[in-house]
Amino acid sequence: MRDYKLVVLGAGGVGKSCLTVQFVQGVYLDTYDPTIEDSYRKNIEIDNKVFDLEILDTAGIAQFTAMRELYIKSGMGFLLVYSVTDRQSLEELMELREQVLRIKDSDRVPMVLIGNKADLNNERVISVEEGIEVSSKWGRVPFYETSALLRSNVDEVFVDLVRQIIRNEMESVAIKDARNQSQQFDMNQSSSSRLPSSAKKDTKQSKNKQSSRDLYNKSSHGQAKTKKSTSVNEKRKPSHPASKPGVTNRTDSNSSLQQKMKKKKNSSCSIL
Ligand SMILES: Nc1nc2c(ncn2[C@@H]2O[C@H](COP(=O)(O)OP(=O)(O)OP(=O)(O)O)[C@@H](O)[C@H]2O)c(=O)[nH]1
Repeated sequence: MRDYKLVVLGAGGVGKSCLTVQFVQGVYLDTYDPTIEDSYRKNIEIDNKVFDLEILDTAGIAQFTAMRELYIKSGMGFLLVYSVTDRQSLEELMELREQVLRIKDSDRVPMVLIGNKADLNNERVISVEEGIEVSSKWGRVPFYETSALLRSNVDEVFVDLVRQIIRNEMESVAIKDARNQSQQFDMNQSSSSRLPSSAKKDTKQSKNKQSSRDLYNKSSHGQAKTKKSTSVNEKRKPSHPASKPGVTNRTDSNSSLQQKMKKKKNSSCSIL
């Protein structure tokens, strides 16, 4: 079972702790106690597999945000929470998202955009449509309106985030495999393309051997061999008759033989 580190981010008082505690313990916190940093653990089952979640509920108010960079680094997925009753909280999320992408050095970080306190319809200043618009501006980041009070969409946001992390992991494994395969292919290609060059090497080596043999032959104690090899060469040369005077003679004798044969043939014809 693997640990999945989730981080809950957002401005102060938007309901991060309430959402987290509602998800982990199934209770609603009525009183507001600003968070410095709280960590929770919960096992969940998704598609018949159990995942061990470590959820970091972070500080929203500025004086407690010094550790933010550290937990963004260690986080695998992010819940970005604003309150539908607080416009400023949505604006703060823009910066937070930028910070996550910058620290993670990726634009494919698992995250969910959450408009909390959806039960407070009378106090709402951010519409559902506006939330959808932000999510599409962010590259269609999944968007939910939640209510920690009513426990609506609470499990859904966490499950969505875990699914994104799983998907990302599978994709990066697939990319790694593809990269390994292409590297393997390149290695095979280069080793097979090395074959002809090794063949060339062999040719070179045999040439070298030949030239060293020549050198040896040219030396004083190699005289006899030089002669021998020349005679071998001569024997091999009949395919280039013009280069050997002796062979030319042989051709001549051949042609006279042919003439004799022709004569014979002609005579036999005449008999017939
Ligand atoms: N009506 C309503 N009130 C909520 C909801 N969620 C949280 N609250 C209230 O909002 C206040 C702040 O909630 P917290 O969960 O402490 O907010 P927070 O984002 O963790 O705040 P910081 O710890 O300062 O970052 C509390 O009084 C909650 O009762 C909700 O869904 N609906």
